[in-house]
Amino acid sequence: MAHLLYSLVFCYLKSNYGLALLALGFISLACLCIGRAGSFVQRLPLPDGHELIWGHERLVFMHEPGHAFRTWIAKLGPTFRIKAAFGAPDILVLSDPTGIAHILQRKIFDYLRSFVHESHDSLVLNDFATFVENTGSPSCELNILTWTAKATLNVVGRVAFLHDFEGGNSREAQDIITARRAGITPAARYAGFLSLMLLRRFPILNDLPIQAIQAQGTAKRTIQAGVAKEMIARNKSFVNPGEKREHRDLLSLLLIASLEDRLSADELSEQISTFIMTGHEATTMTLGFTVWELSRNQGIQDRLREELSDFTGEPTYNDFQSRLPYLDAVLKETLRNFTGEPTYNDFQSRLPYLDAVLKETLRKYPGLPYMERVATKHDIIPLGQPVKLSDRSVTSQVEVSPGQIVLIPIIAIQRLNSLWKDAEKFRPERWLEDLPSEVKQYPGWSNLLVFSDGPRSCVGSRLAMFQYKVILSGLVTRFRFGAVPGEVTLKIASSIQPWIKGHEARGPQLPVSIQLI
Ligand code: HEM
Repeated sequence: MAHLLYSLVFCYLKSNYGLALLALGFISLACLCIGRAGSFVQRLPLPDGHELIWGHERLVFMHEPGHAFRTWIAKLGPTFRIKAAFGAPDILVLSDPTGIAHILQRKIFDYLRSFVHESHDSLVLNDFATFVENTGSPSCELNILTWTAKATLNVVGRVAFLHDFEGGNSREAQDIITARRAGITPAARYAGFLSLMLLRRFPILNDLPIQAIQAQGTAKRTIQAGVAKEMIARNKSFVNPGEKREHRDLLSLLLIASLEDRLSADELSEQISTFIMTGHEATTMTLGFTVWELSRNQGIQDRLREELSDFTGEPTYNDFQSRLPYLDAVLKETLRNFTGEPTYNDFQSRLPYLDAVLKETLRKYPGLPYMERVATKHDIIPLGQPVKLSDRSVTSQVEVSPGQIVLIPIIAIQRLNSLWKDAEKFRPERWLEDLPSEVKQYPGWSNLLVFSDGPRSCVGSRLAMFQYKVILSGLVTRFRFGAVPGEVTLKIASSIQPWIKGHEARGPQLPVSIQLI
């Protein structure tokens, strides 16, 4: 029966999106009536203000990322439920550190880890300097994201795939960046939200030719049809499964896995596009947000520049490595045994303020603002802070059934005033002080959830932090950044994206003024 209904909806979708929506709304209403009464999660506190079709999800979408969750956490505590769109079962929202640690650290690790390889980005820095010089004026304005995208793509190409994206200027690099930008704008619009809600409720819609849905995959398809094919063809003959130890880059490891039939051709292509996309997207945004914050906080920018100039003078990537022997040793240790646990706190001992700027950016602008997990079996999630149920009893655990969606509102947790005191302020100094004890209860690298935690945490976090530090050091010692008028609003299009109010059509923007030092 449900199948028949979906087929009908498909016909509508092909011809009329509005009618199809109505039909899906109808099905959802039917689902709403059937509901999931009686589950434990239904006894958790529920914020006011949900709508019949949208539940609370439209409210979440309409405000700045994290805003709705922060309001609800302040009112109901860290554990509650919200109504999902289209009559899907209620979503468990979990900001409780004990519960989060339970969820993120239970799964068995089964992801192929990558090796980091040598990288050079002086090419990109020089390219940037030439760009600024060529403007012919002492200072110019630029959307810094256009440049950080090129820089990070260049690093990921060289580090993971032995591929030269020519400082992000090659045709294929430009194709990837353009495709990604083309995918972001529709995803952040209302139609994008609508598509996401429909997809979550009716995953079968994934293959339909709806622009806001398909736009998400444009960059992936661009990579798979272009550079991924090229990389595979060019490198396949160089790898030899018998000499695994000689091959330390990710591409060779993937190719060996494919030659040994541990990875299908499709999986190989998926892995390459996933690593290229995830490997440059979040770091692009993190670096962009840092530069933007520095442009508005000259004191912080000066302090950082001072720390770096005491240390490096005029650094290139290679200088950076040779002048930081300990940092270099940590990197080499990482190369030698990637599955070991090189401590990134080691970075702190040498450049503590740079480290603090990185952490403060990741706290305020987590690339992935919300993280979702779906329970695959019945489970009991322990809580640090008890929650009051609808029958007024108090509990320190939440029972979940298979299929239950659990949402961890990372950006809300990392911007909660009750945790951080002055959460909206960009203040790297907080990382040089003792963190509040409530913050220390959270799992994750430096008590942040920005890279997730546990076995499925970000496999690229070490590379991300290393390339961030290298690139930012180069930028801050060679350029001065200044503020440009314009109000930035944040939206979510799979990752967190900045828009300038009134200039949304230009896509994600973080404009700053730049001066050569
Ligand atoms: C600042 C930069 C970065 C941030 C904030 C970030 C954040 C994250 C987060 C939160 C996850 C977990 C997602 C989830 O479970 O739903 C993740 C997973 C992942 N990240 Fe990153 N990431 C960054 C950079 C990178 C880089 C540079 C690479 C690769 C070169 C990378 C590759 C991956 C991969 C492959 C996964 C999936 C891991 C798995 O499912 O086991 N990331 N990242």
